[in-house]
Amino acid sequence: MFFTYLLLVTLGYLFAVFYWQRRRQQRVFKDLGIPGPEPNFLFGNLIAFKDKMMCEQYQAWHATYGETFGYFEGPTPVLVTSNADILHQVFIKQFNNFHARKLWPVQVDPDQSEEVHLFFARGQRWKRLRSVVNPAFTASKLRKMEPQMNQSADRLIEVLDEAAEKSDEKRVELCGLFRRLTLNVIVGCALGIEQDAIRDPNNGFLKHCQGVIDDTTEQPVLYLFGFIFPTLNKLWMFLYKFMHNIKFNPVYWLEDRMKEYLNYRKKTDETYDDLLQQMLDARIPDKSFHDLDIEVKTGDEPQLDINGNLKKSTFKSLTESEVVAHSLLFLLAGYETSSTTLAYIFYELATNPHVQHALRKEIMEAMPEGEEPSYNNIKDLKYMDMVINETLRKYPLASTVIARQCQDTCQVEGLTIPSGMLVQANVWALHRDPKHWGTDPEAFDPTRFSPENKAERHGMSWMPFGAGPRMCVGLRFAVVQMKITMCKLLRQYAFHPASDLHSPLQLKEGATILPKHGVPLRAVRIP
Ligand code: HEM
Repeated sequence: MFFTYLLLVTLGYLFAVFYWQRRRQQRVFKDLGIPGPEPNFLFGNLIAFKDKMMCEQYQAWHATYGETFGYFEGPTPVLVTSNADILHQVFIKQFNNFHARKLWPVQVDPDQSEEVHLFFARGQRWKRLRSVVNPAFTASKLRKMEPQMNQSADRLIEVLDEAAEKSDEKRVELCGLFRRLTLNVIVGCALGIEQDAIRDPNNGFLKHCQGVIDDTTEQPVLYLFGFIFPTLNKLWMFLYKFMHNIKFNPVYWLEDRMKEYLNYRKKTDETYDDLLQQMLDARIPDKSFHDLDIEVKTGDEPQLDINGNLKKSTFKSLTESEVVAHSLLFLLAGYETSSTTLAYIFYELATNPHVQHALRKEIMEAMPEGEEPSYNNIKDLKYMDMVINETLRKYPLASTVIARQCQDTCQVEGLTIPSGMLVQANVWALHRDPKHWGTDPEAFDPTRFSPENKAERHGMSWMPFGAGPRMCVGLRFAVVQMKITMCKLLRQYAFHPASDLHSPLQLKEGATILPKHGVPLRAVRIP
């Protein structure tokens, strides 16, 4: 009896300490005078996301609390804002104090793990990695990728023809087809691997990349625990790895293929000029990332060896594990984002025939019959730029990752942001703010991006690729690929809504925000 009593008192005491601490953590926004929903002591405000996508809930809170508000993921405070001046300070002006991304509750330590890549790295390590990757996306490199992009688009047309022939109304489902296209392009352009994911829906890379993306959308209980008790991150990570050793994990399949292929590339005499080669050239196999980061920190002035030759720059260097991690990153970052954007673009073109017509006219005039789209001639397709920009305004599909963590307590536009606090850009609200976009932000209107309209807007009113030094490194690659695909498809087909198209689109949240029921359209050959 005594021991039961003692146990109950101890448990009660521990619970009271936990509750008191939690409530103290959750007072931060009140103390700072920032409005927001009342948190539950255990979950914070996570329950609000049970039936709503994050972007929907953010818009609902925006309507109640205004452009800047705070909520809690368990004990973790997240400051959400669509105020363009605050965003400018956080993402650009004070970047040195906001260089880190938001971390997931179950993930490797970005400062300690060998496997960290550009997306999660921070501080010196991020600087070093970004300096290796940036040059892969210059104009001259993108020009070399054109043939691969054109070839893949030609293959897509063959598959589109076959699919359309099978149905009376010439129905094709574009989300799935574009995924096959963008995977083929990224595997070919970044890694130099010839695949036929476009013709073969069972292609290994395609299946396993999709497996990884689906895995992130399962939202297992482990993630919930991770949010509620973030300090136990090491335990959650251990359990995650343990569970994935029992259950097949598609990441391991992809990692194994990468390692096999890297070994082949290290031995072959063939010459390549792709992102992988750039990473292999930067590789310093016998050093750990700690060594490399220390060398970066202590200055990376050009150094001479004892023979007076320039030493390989340690600044632009990668470890062996980082090469593997980045090969995987590019597959995953480049594939779903671009394919889903293409699907949204074609949905808007099919439901806005006047826009489709104007765009086709621009393409036909810029590229006479038989001329292939190229880096040079797609540059002049200004209306196409406007269509892409307007699509990404309406559907900023990767907005949840546009967040930064404050390193040292600072002042931003009159707000005090304490060290460690997350600042999340509320991009769906920003892209619908009447202040920037007028009274009907749901309307699809590419002329919003005409030079005269654009000049009048705040520079931070549009940020589907993020902003500042950490914005999407694959932006130009994605735009070139999308433009080439659009030129090829629109020259040959007219697109109309299929009988089972849901319009307006219903959306769902996965790794990105995507059309819930796909984008089924009728693809009718232009005679
Ligand atoms: C339409 C297509 C795409 C969209 C909408 C998109 C969107 C984004 C966004 C919102 C971010 C976060 C930026 C920030 O935090 O400020 C990001 C980062 C990133 N994206 Fe993309 N992306 C696209 C295509 C690509 C492609 C094709 C690649 C690779 C070939 C890529 C590679 C990356 C990488 C590596 C990062 C991390 C950059 C860093 O932290 O330094 N993305 N992207």
